[in-house]
Amino acid sequence: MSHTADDIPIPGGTTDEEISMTPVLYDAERAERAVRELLLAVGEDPDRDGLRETPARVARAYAELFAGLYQDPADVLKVTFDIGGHDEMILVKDIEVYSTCEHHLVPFHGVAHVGYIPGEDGRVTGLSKLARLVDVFARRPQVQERLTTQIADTLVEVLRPQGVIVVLQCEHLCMSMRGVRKPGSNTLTSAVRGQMRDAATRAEAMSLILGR
Ligand SMILES: Nc1nc2c(ncn2[C@@H]2O[C@H](COP(=O)(O)OP(=O)(O)OP(=O)(O)O)[C@@H](O)[C@H]2O)c(=O)[nH]1
Ligand SMILES: [Zn+2]
Repeated sequence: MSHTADDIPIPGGTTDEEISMTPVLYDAERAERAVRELLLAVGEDPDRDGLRETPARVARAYAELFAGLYQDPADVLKVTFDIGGHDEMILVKDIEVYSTCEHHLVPFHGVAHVGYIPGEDGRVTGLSKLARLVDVFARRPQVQERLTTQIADTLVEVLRPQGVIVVLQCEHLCMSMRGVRKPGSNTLTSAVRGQMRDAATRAEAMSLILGR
């Protein structure tokens, strides 16, 4: 069975606009061929019963895992509201993150905390859009540092806020299930911009983030 890019749905996408973000560059047939090759390379029989549909399944799975490559992060933040002069921190904590380590193509997962202080115009974005922004960058081959920076820099560019803080805490399966084999270790990364760099503001944000 062969799947074209057109029949691969974008997760969470239901509107015409979201569906139009179907990954035009994604070559599902090429991905299928590559997975079949990989199975042969490890000495498996890709034509045995359990594996026959696997290359097509994996090709579909990769389309989903890397859907962020075909999405414009700025689109996610297009909807803004004027909520009447709220110039204090807005923080969404514990956003679940699943991404793919670009070194080994295995998952890293954990949580993201995203906070910002609205700009002078007092406009804010929808809370869910912060989580959508995390997903756009997480659904790409990634390293955790770049994922953290990209989320922060997009917020700065699009919302023009007074400050931004992004903190990610993830376990990398490339460190757990292979290689150094240290399950349970967590990597923390942060990106802090604008007024959020101010020592007191940063301390307040970190205590909100780390306080359980
Ligand atoms: N900085 C950074 N490193 C990462 C990330 N994900 C994986 N790595 C690391 O990338 C490195 C790749 O190292 P290499 O020596 O080229 O690859 P390797 O022989 O598979 O390394 P080991 O994982 O130590 O077995 C490893 O140290 C990984 O832990 C990430 O998000 N950020
Ligand atoms: Zn890795």
